[in-house]
Amino acid sequence: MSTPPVVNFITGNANKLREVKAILEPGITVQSQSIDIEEVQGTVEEVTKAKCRKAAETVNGPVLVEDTCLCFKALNDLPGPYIKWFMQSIGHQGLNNLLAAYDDKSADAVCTFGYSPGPGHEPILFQGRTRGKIVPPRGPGDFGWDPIFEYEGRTYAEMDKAEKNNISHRGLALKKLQDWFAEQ
Ligand SMILES: O=c1nc[nH]c2c1ncn2[C@H]1C[C@H](O)[C@@H](COP(=O)(O)OP(=O)(O)OP(=O)(O)O)O1
Ligand SMILES: [Mg+2]
Repeated sequence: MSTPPVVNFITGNANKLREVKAILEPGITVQSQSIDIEEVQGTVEEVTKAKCRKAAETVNGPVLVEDTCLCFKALNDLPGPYIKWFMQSIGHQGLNNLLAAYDDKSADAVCTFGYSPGPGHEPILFQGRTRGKIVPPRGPGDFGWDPIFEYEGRTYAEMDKAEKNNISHRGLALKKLQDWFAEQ
């Protein structure tokens, strides 16, 4: 590889940006623009590809975007890509209540990055998935649904940042992205 890679991560979420920087730097330099990209409905792949195409057109250059889903197994993978709106409207307690009627509390956290070299290019996807379960909130509440997602006995919120990044949906997706960049 001739020059060290730089990505322009388009996100409105400061917590995502912090994790992406912690995982990728210094090997890959992370620049960022906070632009609110319209999100379509559909599968996570469709949502991420549309977001990526739109971001590449908006900045007229290479971009990295990411979409995060929380998929409740008892609910046939809902809320999925709509987790942001569910979090905002019903919160941790409401998300727990959704599963009250079911024994199965398991959920997949799914992170899908889309990279585009620029407008007109088909986005390349990198996905990571972590299986956990939905529990009443434990730990600091500074990032989304971290306090209600339990992995091997602890919630994401109860882990330190490096530990979370090592096993998280986001960390696993970024390992694939790092491998891909290393081959370019
Ligand atoms: O590791 C995580 N731990 C806890 N919560 C998380 C995590 N990752 C995303 N989240 C939340 C943020 C948002 O409520 C929803 C995903 O929605 P999503 O559209 O992907 O994120 P967003 O709109 O905040 O940022 P962006 O500008 O990159 O689309 O789940
Ligand atoms: Mg979003």
